[in-house]
Amino acid sequence: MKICCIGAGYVGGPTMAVIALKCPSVEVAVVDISVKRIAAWNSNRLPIYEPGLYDIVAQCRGRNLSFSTDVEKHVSEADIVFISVNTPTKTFGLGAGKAADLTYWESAARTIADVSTSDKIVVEKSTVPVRTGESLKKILTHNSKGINYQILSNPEFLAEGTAVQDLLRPDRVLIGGLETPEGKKAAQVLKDVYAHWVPEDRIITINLWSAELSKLVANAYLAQRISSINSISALCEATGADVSEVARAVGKDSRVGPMYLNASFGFGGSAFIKDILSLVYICKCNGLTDVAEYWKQVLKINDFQKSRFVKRVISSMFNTVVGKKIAVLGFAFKKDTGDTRDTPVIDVCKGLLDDKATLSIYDPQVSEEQLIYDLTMQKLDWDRSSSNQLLILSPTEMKQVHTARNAYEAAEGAHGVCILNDWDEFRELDYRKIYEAMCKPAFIFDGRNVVDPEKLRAIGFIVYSIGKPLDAWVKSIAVAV
Ligand SMILES: NC(=O)c1ccc[n+]([C@@H]2O[C@H](COP(=O)([O-])OP(=O)(O)OC[C@H]3O[C@@H](n4cnc5c(N)ncnc54)[C@H](O)[C@@H]3O)[C@@H](O)[C@H]2O)c1
Ligand SMILES: O=c1ccn([C@@H]2O[C@H](COP(=O)(O)OP(=O)(O)O[C@H]3O[C@H](CO)[C@@H](O)[C@H](O)[C@H]3O)[C@@H](O)[C@H]2O)c(=O)[nH]1
Repeated sequence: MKICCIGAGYVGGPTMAVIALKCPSVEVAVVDISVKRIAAWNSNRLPIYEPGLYDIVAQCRGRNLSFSTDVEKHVSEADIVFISVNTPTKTFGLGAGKAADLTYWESAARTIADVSTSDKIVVEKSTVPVRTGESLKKILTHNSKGINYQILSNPEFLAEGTAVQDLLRPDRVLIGGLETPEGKKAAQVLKDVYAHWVPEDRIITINLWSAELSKLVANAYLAQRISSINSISALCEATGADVSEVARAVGKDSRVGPMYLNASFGFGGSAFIKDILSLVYICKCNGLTDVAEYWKQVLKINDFQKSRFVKRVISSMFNTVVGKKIAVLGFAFKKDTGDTRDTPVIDVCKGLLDDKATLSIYDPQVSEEQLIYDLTMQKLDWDRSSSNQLLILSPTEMKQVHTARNAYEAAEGAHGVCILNDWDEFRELDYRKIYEAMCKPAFIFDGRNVVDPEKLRAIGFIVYSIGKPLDAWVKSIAVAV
């Protein structure tokens, strides 16, 4: 059997590597239009940082796993074609800032239609709006040349940073297909691929539209949990309760469960924001305004939380950060990844730069080149009217941004340190050494509850931790909401 995956990104690469590992008799080709990405997949430095991935790629590459820019050849030879291209939020025109941009998806679908000469199972791996499978069928069968296409939805649930573990031991594999005999047969073929390593009771076959929608709903639910606990973090700060204790107490109820209850200064990443926007847009297109407003609130609380964090930083430091050096630890949207797409750190940086702070940013996996690119590119403001794009930093503001080679360099001479992602190394820093190298009073603003505030207070720091009881300094300062 031959499998081809269109899109060699954060999903296509790891997913296909694991299929190749677990199904040695299957030939897997991952194709992409990006020459640079494919070259990186064929090198010793993969285009994405993902723990454990390199070993699998190195084991399978050249055996039954290949990476190529020859999209036509591999698509035409394949029995199963996965579409795993990017489906970002539209930034222009109808549905800007809301709808999923299906440009890449359509181009992949058209390629399949153009080059196929044999029957194929076409699998939606990308996250797409519900009923996209219908459009896919139309594109493929418009001029089908007698070819039989079966369409399946097989959304991916891996999280970055734990992709390999998630793929090796998934909670579930979802296969959505049509309720026809051919549809059921196609679903069985894909099920047999996963059955090489996934227990049968974890492979769920459902209706095509349910599978497409389940992916958006799964992300919306996870993000909703974070926004819920983040909203409570604000109340904890106002009342002296501790959000970690509240989360533990609530999460112990087996009906609630403990996952995704870590309060933070806001969630980010390439998925949650764009998938909720897509869900909201679909609701609106179906006339469900109240339902759309309900889910939009998850994003509003996320924005509230990010801006609340920035206000805490500025107001604690005498309400002025002009010319003050602030160390920013962490730039990717979470630990164990170099991915900066929709990282919430950008919003904090922008907020501090608006108040004329000087930033020294360090992330173990984000290069200076990437950081500058992210900070200077235009960013969509989802909550404003269409075509509203903000240039994140002006050239003058860019002069206020520096990158550091490590956390100690970032904190040298700084007035404050913001901990903005949860890399393990940030837990283990020598905070006494950091304190000694900083201006006094020395502030730590922990946006992810990575450090023990009491230990840092004992060193001499003034500490703000999301949702934790405030120390006297922070408590005495009124913050505009
Ligand atoms: N990143 C994640 O953790 C994650 C997890 C689950 C689902 N998803 C979903 O999976 C999809 C892919 O996400 P990603 O993070 O891998 O995106 P990505 O941007 O990392 O990769 C997509 C790749 O597709 C390529 N591409 C675009 N159009 C193409 C075409 N016509 N022909 C060949 N290649 C083409 C791009 O060059 C790019 O390398 C998205 O729909 C996303 O929402 C992502
Ligand atoms: O308790 C928590 C858990 C996560 N986060 C933040 O939420 C964001 C997303 O984190 P995570 O879900 O771990 O990473 P993603 O790689 O974005 O994975 C999500 O998005 C993927 C793409 O759709 C899905 O496949 C995954 O199932 C889903 O978890 C990050 O900023 C995290 O720091 C919190 O603030 N608190």
